[in-house]
Formats: sequence, structure tokens, C-alpha cells
Amino acid sequence: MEKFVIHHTDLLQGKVRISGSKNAALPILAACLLTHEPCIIENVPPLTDVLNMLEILKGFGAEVSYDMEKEVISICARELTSIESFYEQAGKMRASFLVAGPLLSRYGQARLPHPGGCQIGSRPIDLHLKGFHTMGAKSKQEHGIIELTAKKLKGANIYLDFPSVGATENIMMAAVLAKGKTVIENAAAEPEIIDLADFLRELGADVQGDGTDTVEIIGGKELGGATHQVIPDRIEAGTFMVGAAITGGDIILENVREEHLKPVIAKLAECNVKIESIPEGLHVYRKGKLQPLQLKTMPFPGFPTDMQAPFMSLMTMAKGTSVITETVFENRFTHAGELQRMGADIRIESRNAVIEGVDELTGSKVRATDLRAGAALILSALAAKGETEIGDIHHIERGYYKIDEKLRGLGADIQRTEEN
Ligand SMILES: CC(=O)N[C@H]1[C@@H](OP(=O)(O)OP(=O)(O)OC[C@H]2O[C@@H](n3ccc(=O)[nH]c3=O)[C@H](O)[C@@H]2O)O[C@H](CO)[C@@H](O)[C@@H]1O
Ligand SMILES: C=C(OP(=O)(O)O)C(=O)O
Repeated sequence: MEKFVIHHTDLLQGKVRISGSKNAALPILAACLLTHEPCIIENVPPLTDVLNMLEILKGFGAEVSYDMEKEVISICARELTSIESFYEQAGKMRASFLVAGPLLSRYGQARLPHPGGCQIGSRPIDLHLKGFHTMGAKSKQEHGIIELTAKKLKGANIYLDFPSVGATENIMMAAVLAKGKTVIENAAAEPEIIDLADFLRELGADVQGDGTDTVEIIGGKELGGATHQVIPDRIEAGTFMVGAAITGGDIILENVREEHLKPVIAKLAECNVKIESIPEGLHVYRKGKLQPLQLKTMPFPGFPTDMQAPFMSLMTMAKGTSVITETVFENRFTHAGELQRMGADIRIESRNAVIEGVDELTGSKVRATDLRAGAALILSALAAKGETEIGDIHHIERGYYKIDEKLRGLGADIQRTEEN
């Protein structure tokens, strides 16, 4: 097991290239199962979640090759030999369940374990299943395995009780080969949904309305192959922005889309961080003392829950009282306890975190409790006095490619060593 050892860093400075988005790449890789033609997916960093998804696809019989240097994946799901994935792979990540829609619509069956992923709430899959049922599928769950069957999926009107990202993606993929028209109402509108829709259209599917709360798919179009470039990772970009803010640094982010980061940029501006669009990307620097914030996580275009933990780190150093309300997941404050070890003053009251800014944090031994919680600890460690050791960094590596190397490139003192 490895850990990160981090020493105080005065300011992050320089340029950093943002990788392709994990949460856009994973559904797109699953969508390759919809077609028997070859697909080429570019700008996909070799994160552990990506490697795991490729193992799942290979397990179904898809031909997969990955040029990790160039970050390009080729997938051909000409003939599948299995419709079953296993606990060892599925238990590691939420996105493992995104193969359900493609398998069900192409093969009429799937046998999948309940998905894993960050432990940030109960994370049921009822909305995915409700969508499949409305399209004519049946499901049965026994011993942690969900068995899905459908003679032929039929297009349907589906209203989601909550704009779930995963349910919207799964239903979109199921609808592409279903007979007739599917309308998803109260759909998620995240940039990752638009990237998936773009890929499905490149395959030949008829998808409209993505990026709004109503997505319409006319199923049954003949699908071919496609070459697709995945969008930049807005959460990785936001994490580096907070890195510049918390160290009082000055950095340039390359390969970013400003329109995906609006809610993050708006909150950073409120606490005295300047973000300017320049030809190379986004220039981020702090203008004065960090100001406290009130923020509430919401589905897009609201403030992203995946940026909540990094912002909590930032708020621990702002002068005054900040309040963060987490509305998307019911248990996404586990980083608060670890930040307290570093001297942060945080009180959790149900879905609210009340943060009193402190003059300084001090380095300590802490553990990444999930992916973004781990990122938050790295950010706090950069600002803290002395040395911080972060264990369980495998969580962080699910979603940040070479984060230590990228931070060192900006002047951070971060080393990777073996845990004793
Ligand atoms: C791989 C991936 O893309 N992960 C992202 C995706 O997760 P994921 O797709 O799991 O997130 P959802 O949008 O589905 O979940 C949002 C809320 O809906 C609930 N829910 C969801 C599905 C369901 O069937 N029933 C139900 O009750 C969840 O428990 C949660 O409280 O979107 C989240 C919200 O932006 C992000 O934090 C994750 O990083
Ligand atoms: C919660 C996340 O991932 P997952 O849905 O895979 O657990 C995340 O990317 O922050």
C-alpha cells in the first residue's frame, strides 16, 4: 500500500494539463457495447476506474486495446461471449452498473453485481431499474446479483424522481436500441451526459435534448463505429483551482472548458480567487484574503457535489464562518473528521457543515476515506504547517491521474512512498 507524504507548499505556480474526464469516459466505454463496429476513444487517462471498466468489457468478450501513452482506447464488441460481470470488478466502482443499459438493449439480458464506488450514501439503483421496467424489462435480485431480462425493450416515457446522472445515462443507452421513442423527464443535465449523447450520435443514434431536463431518444437506428474525444475533467480542473486558491498561488490550467466550471468559478470569485480565460486555458490566482462562503451542492448547473470536499478544505482557511449544505448524497462529510485532525474547526449538523476558519492547519497522519475526500486532504496538506501523511491513496487514484507528478510540476512537495 502506498501513501503520500506532503510538506507545506508556499504557492502553486506554473501550468498543468487537465486529463480527460473519468465520469464522461466510463459511460462512453460502456456504450461501446451497443455496437458491433470498432470504436476509438481518445483522451482517456489510465485511471484505475478506467482499467477496471476495460476488464469488465473484456470479460464480456469485447476486444480491447489501450495505448496508455497516447491515452487512446480501441474497443470492438463484435460478438459478446458473456453478459455477466463479477463482484471483484463491479464492487470497486459505481460505473460498473452502466453496462446494464447496453447489455439489456443489445442482448436482452445482464447479470451484474450491485455496484460499488465511493461510500458517500446508500446509492440505490432503483431509478435505473424503474427506467428499465418502464421499457418492458424484468429484474430480480438475489445474493447481491441483479438479473435483468427483456425480450425487446420498448421506448417509454420515464420521469426520474431525482435527476440521477447514472440512471439518465443507463436509460439513454438502453433506449438507443429499443423500439420507438423514449422520453426521460427530470433528466440529469451534467456535461458528462452531453458527452455521452455526442458519442451516441456519432455511433448513429438519434438523441436530442441532452443538457436539458428532457432527453429524447428515437431507438432502433442502425449503429456503426466512431472515434470520440472525451471532454476534460471538470472536477480535476476544479481541484487544481482550489489548490491555487488555498496556497495563494498562480496557475494556468490547460485543456479545460470554462462553461463546465461556471458554478465552481462563481464560488471561487466570491472568496477572492480570480479566474481569467486566456488562449492557453484558464488563469487562476488569489487576489486577497480568502472569504468565507455559503454553498449548497445541487445537480448541474448547480454546485457539484464532487467539489464539496475540496471546497471544505478551502473554507477551513477562510476568515469567518462558512456553511456547506450537501443535498445530493446523505453521507458525504467523512473528510471533515480527517480535516479536524489537521486542526480544522468543522461542525456537522445533519446535511450542513459549519466551518470556522482557522489561522493555520498542521500536518498529521490522515486517511483518504473516498476519492474527493482524499483530494481535499492533499489540498489541506499543501497549506498545512509541517508534514502530512495520507494513507489509502488508492481511492484518490480512481479519479486523479498522476496527481503527485502534476502537483510537483507546480512546485508542491509531495512524495509517494510505501506504507509501513
Ligand atoms: C461515475 C460517476 O459518474 N459518478 C458520478 C455520478 O454518480 P451517480 O450516477 O451514482 O450519482 P446519481 O446522480 O445517480 O446520484 C444522485 C443521488 O440520487 C440517488 N439515486 C441515484 C440513483 C438511483 O437509482 N436512486 C437514487 O436514489 C443517489 O443515492 C444520490 O443521492 O453522479 C454524482 C452526482 O453528480 C457524482 O457525485 C459522481 O461522481
Ligand atoms: C463519487 C465519485 O465517483 P463514483 O460515482 O465512481 O463513486 C466521484 O467521481 O467523485
